[in-house]
Amino acid sequence: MNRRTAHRWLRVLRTPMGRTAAVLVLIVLALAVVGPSPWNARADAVDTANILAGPSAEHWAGTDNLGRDIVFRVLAATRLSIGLALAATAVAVLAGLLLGTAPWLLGRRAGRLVTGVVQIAIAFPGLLLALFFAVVFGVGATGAVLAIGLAGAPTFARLVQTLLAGVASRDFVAAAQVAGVGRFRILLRHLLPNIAEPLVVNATIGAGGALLGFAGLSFLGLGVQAPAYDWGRLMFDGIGVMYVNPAAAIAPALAVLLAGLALNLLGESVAKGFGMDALVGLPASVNPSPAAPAAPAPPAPESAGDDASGDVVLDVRDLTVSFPAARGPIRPVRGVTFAIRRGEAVAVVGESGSGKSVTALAVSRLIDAAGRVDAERLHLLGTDLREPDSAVQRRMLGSSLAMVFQDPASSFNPTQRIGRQLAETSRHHHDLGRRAAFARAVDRLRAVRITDPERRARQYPHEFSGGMRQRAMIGMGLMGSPALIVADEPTTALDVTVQRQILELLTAIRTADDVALLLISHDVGVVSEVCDRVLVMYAGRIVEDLPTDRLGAALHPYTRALTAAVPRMDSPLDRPLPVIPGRPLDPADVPVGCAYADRCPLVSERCRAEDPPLERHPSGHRVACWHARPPLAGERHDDPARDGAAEPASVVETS
Ligand SMILES: Nc1ncnc2c1ncn2[C@@H]1O[C@H](COP(=O)(O)OP(=O)(O)OP(=O)(O)O)[C@@H](O)[C@H]1O
Repeated sequence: MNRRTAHRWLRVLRTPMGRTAAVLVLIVLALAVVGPSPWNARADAVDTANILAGPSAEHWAGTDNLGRDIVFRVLAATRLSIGLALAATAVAVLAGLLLGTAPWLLGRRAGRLVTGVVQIAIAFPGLLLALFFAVVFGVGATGAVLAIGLAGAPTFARLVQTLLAGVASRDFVAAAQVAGVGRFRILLRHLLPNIAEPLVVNATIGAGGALLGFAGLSFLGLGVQAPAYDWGRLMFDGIGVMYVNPAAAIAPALAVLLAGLALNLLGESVAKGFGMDALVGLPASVNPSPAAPAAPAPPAPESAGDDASGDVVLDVRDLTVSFPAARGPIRPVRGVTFAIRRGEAVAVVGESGSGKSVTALAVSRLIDAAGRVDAERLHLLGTDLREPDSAVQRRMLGSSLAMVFQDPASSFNPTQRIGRQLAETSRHHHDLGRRAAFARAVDRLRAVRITDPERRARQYPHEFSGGMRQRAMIGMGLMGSPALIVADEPTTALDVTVQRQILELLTAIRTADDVALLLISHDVGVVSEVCDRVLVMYAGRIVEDLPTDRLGAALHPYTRALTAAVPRMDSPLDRPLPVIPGRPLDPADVPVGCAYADRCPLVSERCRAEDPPLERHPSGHRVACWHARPPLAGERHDDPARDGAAEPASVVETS
C-alpha cells in the first residue's frame, strides 16, 4: 500500500461511521476465524431436558428443538455464513471482470454483443436471477454460491465497463497505445490498477448484499442443507418454532442484519473517503535551461504524395474522420492533405472544434472504435496507417512516433512510478531487461532536463509538477527513436514560464535529433515562435498552409482574423482586442459552399454556392478561398462590415 492509499484509509477511519463499520467488520471477521472452535461443542450439545426453552440467563436466546443453545449456534454459524458470502462475492467480481473487460479485449462487434447480454441480464431483478441459477445449479451450498455470484455478475460487469471507459479515455492509455503496447497488457498494467479501488469498495458493499442473498436462499431451503447450518438455515429452523421461541429466528436474523450492515457501512465509508480525494502535486523545481534556436528546416512539400523524396516523415492525403451521430454521421475532419519532412515543425491552428485534435488522433491511430478514418494516403515513415493493426506495425510506430498531450495531470498512470512507465516502452519494443530499461528511463529523464533523474524515476506522477510531468512525457517519447512528435496543445495547461521551457525543450530535441514536430495549438503566437509552417484549419478543412514568417501576409481572411486576434505589445490600448465575429461551425451543420462564409468580410455569392478547393497560390501558400489576397492596408478583421464582392486579388492555380 503506498502512502497515498494509507492516508486515505486513515481518513476513512477518522470518521465515526468509518470507525464503527471497521470495528463491526473486524468483530464479524474475528468471530468467523476463531469462533467455531471454542463454541462448536456448546452449539451442538443436545439437551433433551431443555427443548425449545425461552431466553434465560443460561440460554440468552433460548434453545432449539434438540435443546441446543441458539446464541452459540449463531456464533458458530458465522464462519460458514461469511465464508459463503465472500465466495459468492468473489464469483460475482470474477465473472463481472471477465464480462466487463471483454469489450476492451474483443473489439467493437464482439464487445457490443457482450455489452448487450450484460444489459439484458441487468434488466432482470437480482433475486429472480439468483433463484433461476439456484434451480439450474441445484440445491446446496455450492449451487447457492454460484447462483448468488452469477446473479451479481452483471452489475459488476457494468461497473467494470463504466470504470474502464473512464480510464481508457485518459491520456496515459493513449500514450501506451501510441507506444504500441497490446490491449491485454494495457488492461493489466494501466486499466485494472486504476479501477481496483472502486471495485474493492463495491465488492465490500456487494458482500453485504451476498450475505443477505445467501441467508434468503438458505431460509427458502435452497442454500445450506442440514446438518450444516448458516444464519439463513438457522432462520429456516427458527421460523418453524416461532410461536414457542421467537428468539430462535430473531437471533440469526439479527446476526445477518448486523454483519450486512457492517459490510455496507464500511463500503460506503470507504467510497466516501476515497471519492473525496484529489491528487496533491508536491511542489517541485522546474529546471530551466535555454534551448538552442531551431535550425530552419528545408522548404516543405506543399502537397503530400507529390513529394517522392525519402525525407517525408508523415504523408497525409484526403484524410476524413467521421463519427456516428443521431442525425447521421458528422465529419469533424473533411479531406485534409499535408506532409511533414524530417526535422520540420508544422503547426495546426484554428479555433476550438476545427478538427485539429481529431487530425492528430487519426495520425496517431487513436480515433476511438466508433469513429471512421478514411484517407487516400496515410503514411508514417512509409508505413500505411490504414492497414489493420499488427504487432510489427505497433513496434514500428511505438518507437518512431511520440505523443505529448495537453493535460500533464492525466498523461501518466497515477498508480505507477514514472521510471517504470517510461521503461515499459523499452521493455516492450527493445527487449531490454528490467534494469537496462530503467537505466534508459533515467537517461531519458536526464535528456529532458529533469534534475536528479535517479530519484525522480522512483517517484509517482503526483510528486511531479505539471511542467516536469510534461517533460517526463516528452522523455517517454524519446525512449524510442521518434521521427515525429505529435504535441496536442502541450503547454495550454501550464503557466507562461513553464510553457516557454517546454517549447524550448521541444525545439532543442527537434534540432538535435532531426525530429519532425506536429504541434496542435490555438495560439498563433506560440506557433510562430516554434514552427516553420502553419496549417490553418477551419470546420475540418485546411484553409491555408503557409510558412510561419508569412503569417503577416496571409491570403485567407480567416488566417488574417486569427493573427489579428493575437494581442501584441503595440496593440492600441484604447481599442478592444479584435475578435472574429460569429461562432465556429458545428461539424453536424456544415453548409453548402465555403464554411467560413457567414463570418467572412469578403463573402460573395460564389462563396455561398461553391466550396473553394485548397490550391497553390503564386505566393507559395496553399489556400482555399475564392477571394485569396494579401491583407489591405488598415484592414480590420473584427469588423463584420462586408467590403462587398471583393475581386480575387490573384489568379489561383491548381497544384
Ligand atoms: N469521439 C468523438 N465523437 C464525436 N465527435 C467528436 C469526437 N471527437 C471529436 N469530435 C468532434 O469533432 C470536432 C472537432 O474536435 P477537435 O477536438 O478535433 O477540435 P479542436 O480543433 O482540437 O478543438 P480544441 O482546440 O477545443 O481541442 C468537435 O466538434 C468534436 O465535438
